[in-house]
Amino acid sequence: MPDPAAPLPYLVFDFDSTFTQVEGLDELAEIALHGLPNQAEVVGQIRALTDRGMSGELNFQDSLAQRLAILGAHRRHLEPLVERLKGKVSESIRRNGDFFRQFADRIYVVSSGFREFIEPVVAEFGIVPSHVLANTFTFDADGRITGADQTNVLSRNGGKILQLKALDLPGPVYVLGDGYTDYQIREAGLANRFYAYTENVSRPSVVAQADEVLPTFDEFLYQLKLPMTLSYPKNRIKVLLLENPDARAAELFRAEGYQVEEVRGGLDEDELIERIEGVSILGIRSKTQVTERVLAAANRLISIGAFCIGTNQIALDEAMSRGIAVFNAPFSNTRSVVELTLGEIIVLARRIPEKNPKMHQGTWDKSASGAFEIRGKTLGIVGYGNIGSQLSVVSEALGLKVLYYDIAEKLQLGNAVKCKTLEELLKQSDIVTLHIDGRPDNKNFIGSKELAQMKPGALLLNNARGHVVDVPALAAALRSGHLGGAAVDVFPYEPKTNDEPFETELRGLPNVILTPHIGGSTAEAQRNIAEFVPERIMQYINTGNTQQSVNFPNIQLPLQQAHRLIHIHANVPGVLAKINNVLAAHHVNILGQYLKTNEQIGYVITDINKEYDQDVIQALREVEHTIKFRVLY
Ligand SMILES: NC(=O)c1ccc[n+]([C@@H]2O[C@H](COP(=O)([O-])OP(=O)(O)OC[C@H]3O[C@@H](n4cnc5c(N)ncnc54)[C@H](O)[C@@H]3O)[C@@H](O)[C@H]2O)c1
Ligand SMILES: O=C(O)CC[C@@H](O)C(=O)O
Repeated sequence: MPDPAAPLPYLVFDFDSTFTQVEGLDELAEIALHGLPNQAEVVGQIRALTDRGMSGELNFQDSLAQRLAILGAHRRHLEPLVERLKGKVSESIRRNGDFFRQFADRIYVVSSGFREFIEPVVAEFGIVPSHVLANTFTFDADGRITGADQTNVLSRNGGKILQLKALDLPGPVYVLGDGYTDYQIREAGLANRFYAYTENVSRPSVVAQADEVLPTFDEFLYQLKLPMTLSYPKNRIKVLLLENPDARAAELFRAEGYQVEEVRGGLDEDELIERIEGVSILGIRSKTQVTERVLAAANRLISIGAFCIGTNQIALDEAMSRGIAVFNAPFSNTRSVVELTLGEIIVLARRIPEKNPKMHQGTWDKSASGAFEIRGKTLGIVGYGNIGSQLSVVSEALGLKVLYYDIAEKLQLGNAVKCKTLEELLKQSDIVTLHIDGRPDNKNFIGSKELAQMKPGALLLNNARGHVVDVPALAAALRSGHLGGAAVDVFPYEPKTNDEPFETELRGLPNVILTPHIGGSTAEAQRNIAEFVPERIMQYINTGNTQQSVNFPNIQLPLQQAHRLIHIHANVPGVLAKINNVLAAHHVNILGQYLKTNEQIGYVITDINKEYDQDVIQALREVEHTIKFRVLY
């Protein structure tokens, strides 16, 4: 709150493209020319003139006169225009409407636009007509708009300067606007600061002159420590996206108002440590290792999004103990992996990896040697989770007999038969496919002993994680002819970018399909993932909802009732009682409280009523064993 001894400076707002997202005259032209064949052309001309005037390329008076001359508008178009503009108030101004109503006596709208449409729009924000300084239209006897009242100073070049001089405000003045004429007020010495307002349009020539750039009005309120609707300006939330997730992910984060930085490939540990400072949301895929060292350097990290299924590349427990919630996309690419696996089974059974290159070299090798139908064969699925169980259903439809092995008790689908041991599965299967997760214990899960237990001529597929198979042992089993073929999509070491060469003992072996970790790389899967993960993260940030987090206690919260306090603490006895003691001591009324814990942390959400003083927040931050605390307004 501003100190009463030093009241809020006078805030001079531009209207077009600042208070509203659009230019009033452009909208008026669209309405007036609606249905006419030349509408698009004339609106385009008006927009071009607006832009040239705003960037300082054309003097204001000429830009206005030329626009009005081609407008063709009538008094009856003003009412629909006002309705349209009311729906196009800038988002951050709309959400901080209470601020405008509270400080309306310190706020002026000074615009080269027209009073006829500005006054009714800003009135909803408590701004009275005497604080609106704008042009006025002239009309002919039939109500057609003929121009701007030339006696109004705002119709002239340098009009805003003349207007500010006439206003002679008795205190510091801050100007917020997107146009050159707004900056000129400061240049003329009539304002103490000029804020380039870029929420709707960003003009390089204007930004270059600004004391500060405001991507949203929240940023202004935050800088001046004024009351605001959000707890933190979204434009300050930095997102770092690695490994090229679908473009939709960046688009969604940007639409939320976050700053997004993208790095096409992966980063190694040291590179990531250098980049992670100040980042609030980190987006990765399977390659980037988010180690304890990385997390120690991550001073602002709130959440990590794994744009994939696997999360073994993230130090999940360390993230949890630092209050960083991790989300993944647990089934967005499941179907893609199933389809690839099925295709590979058929292709390996027909020894296509050998026949295809020969054909390209001009060799016609027509023979049935080593080729078999998959109908009636036994498929052993190791890991009967989302992928394994879906593969089970689709494989049975193709006539395969399915065996499965999983360390967890799983629902048996269709006619699939559960094996009690891995050995039981390996000994009976013509084809073995791995769909276990990448937990560290699964390193070399399939080694020479397990390979020896497989049937002679059997096929092995690994579309799970590289380290679960001992690759030299697999290469030996293929070379010796014990195995009839293999398909491998994942490797213990995978190149960071497409420019890095790829090495493996499996290169050049007969009947082996090698793919560059593309099991989930389909347009459908990548798009699904790029929508699913940002959605989870934004829900977490905006509401505290941790549903489907892979390392946080999962809470699905009801709609926020008032202020929401989000408290993450070490799971030791008595923390909830301490939180509630603080609230009771400050006479804060609890509207709802939700707690969930796991072995390491407690996650408690408390909805409280509107009235509380800032000391409560400080006292809650100081509760012993607090890991992270934030307030949602
Ligand atoms: N190639 C790709 O592009 C690609 C795409 C998606 C997923 N994946 C990987 O596929 C794997 C499976 O994905 P999912 O979505 O089905 O995972 P999931 O978590 O649903 O299923 C994994 C299953 O493996 C079981 N399991 C774990 N360790 C085991 C062991 N030692 N023995 C027997 N069972 C064990 C678990 O109990 C679980 O049922 C993961 O490793 C994932 O990272 C790869
Ligand atoms: O796209 C990736 O990097 C990983 C795909 C896959 O391994 C997953 O875990 O979902």
